[in-house]
Amino acid sequence: MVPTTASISIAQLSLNYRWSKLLVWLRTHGMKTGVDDLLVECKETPTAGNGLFARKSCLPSSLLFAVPPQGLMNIRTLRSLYPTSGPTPLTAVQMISLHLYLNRPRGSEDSPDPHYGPYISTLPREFDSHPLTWLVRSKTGMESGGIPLLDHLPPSVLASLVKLHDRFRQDWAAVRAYLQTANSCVFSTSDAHLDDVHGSTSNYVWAWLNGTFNTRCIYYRLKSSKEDPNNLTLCPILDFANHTAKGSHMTPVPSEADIWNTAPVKPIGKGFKFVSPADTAVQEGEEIFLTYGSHPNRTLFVEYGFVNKSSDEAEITDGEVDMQDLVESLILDQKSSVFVKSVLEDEGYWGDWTLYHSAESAGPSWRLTTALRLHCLVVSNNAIHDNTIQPWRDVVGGKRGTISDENEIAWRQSLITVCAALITRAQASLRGLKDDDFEGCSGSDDWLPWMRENIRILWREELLVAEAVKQCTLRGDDF
Ligand SMILES: C[S@@+](CC[C@H](N)C(=O)[O-])C[C@H]1O[C@@H](n2cnc3c(N)ncnc32)[C@H](O)[C@@H]1O
Repeated sequence: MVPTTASISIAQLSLNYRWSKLLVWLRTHGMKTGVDDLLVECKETPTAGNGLFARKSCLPSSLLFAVPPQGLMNIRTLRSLYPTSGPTPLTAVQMISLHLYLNRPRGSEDSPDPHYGPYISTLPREFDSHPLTWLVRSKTGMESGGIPLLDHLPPSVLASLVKLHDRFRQDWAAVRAYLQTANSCVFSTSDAHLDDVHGSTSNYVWAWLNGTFNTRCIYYRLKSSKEDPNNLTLCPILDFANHTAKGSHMTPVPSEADIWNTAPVKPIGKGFKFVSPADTAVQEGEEIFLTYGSHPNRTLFVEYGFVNKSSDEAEITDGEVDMQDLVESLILDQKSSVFVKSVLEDEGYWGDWTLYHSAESAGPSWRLTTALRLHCLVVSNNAIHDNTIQPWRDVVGGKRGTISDENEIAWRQSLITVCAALITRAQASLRGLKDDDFEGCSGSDDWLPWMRENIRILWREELLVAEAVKQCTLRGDDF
């Protein structure tokens, strides 16, 4: 059935309007948008905001669209707009977020930006459901229906969110310093925001969430070093693609700079091309996904504001849990804690201790095993001396497989202890989150029930991964 205007939602109508203005703008930058050149369109999805859908059926590996370099927003395409230097050079994230911050659309209006306005107008209008927004608002005394949810997050998730917040604060400080020193007449539009501290911080959260790898930016080779953090860009059209963890997905065509591992010859690169899934044909009207990376749910939640849902809730096949707080207290409870901590720090093994669970296996990460081996060796020797840990160094250096049979039994027992603690904590948290009565979390925001369910999924993942690892350890599996 061809949808009538009456059956199309207001949101879809305004999306159609902004999409058509975006295409006009992209055409002025040289993009081909005919039916044979642009094989995707943007539509609302039931659960993930807007998404990209096939305009017509296409064979595997078909070119879906090509965005010219002038249509991208990155440190090179923005540079001429920010010629004045600030106290420190702006990073790509800072420059992109600064530009968005200065040109955020007000209410339902279009963005005032004469350069990227039609593109910025297609970005999400708010990130109220994003956990970073809750944390920023809680710290600045602003309201958000999400603030009470912060008390219900697993500790490892909250710790990751706090780290993200630290990055946000550093970038916000750099952008504010830039705005204060750079020529103010260039930034006249920002004056109103800057006078209102709360308003300006809220605007910057919106800009920052759009302008980092979180949510919308993508890797784009601009610099001679492959690892340079400024290799990123906003890319219109592509940024409507939702994530799939395991399903078929489109892929970027590697650029010459990627292939030859050098900076692009043209400073702004040659733009981006995307091809449809290589493993399957796409049918007209089907949603086309991207894979944001093989991130654990903790990362998806903190950085992107959603989690992968397992098709079968009882069976989480790909899970990862960060054990930092529990293992840290296990180690720090002992007299030897200062010594163990300093050795692990010196050798680069402090923290990032995880449990994993996949369809094939479950177990502790090598980093966790290594930390537990040292902890148990030092506790059993009751000696805090560098000589006594040579067998541990030999295991780390690959000269021997284990420290001793006793040490193997001891660290596995410690692993069972921390798994049991995690299981008890997750069960108690899930009991507390069972009903609709998440304590103090009964706001009117329509995304709240969805977010409560996401938090339950995070706890369920902790529970199932810890149970699986405990069972494998009790069974005597080799890790
Ligand atoms: C690159 S944007 C994708 C387009 C976005 N849905 C929109 O409306 O503009 C990434 C954001 O989309 C949402 N998203 C992407 N994949 C999702 C998924 N599988 N489930 C739920 N939300 C998803 C998240 O809010 C994420 O931060």
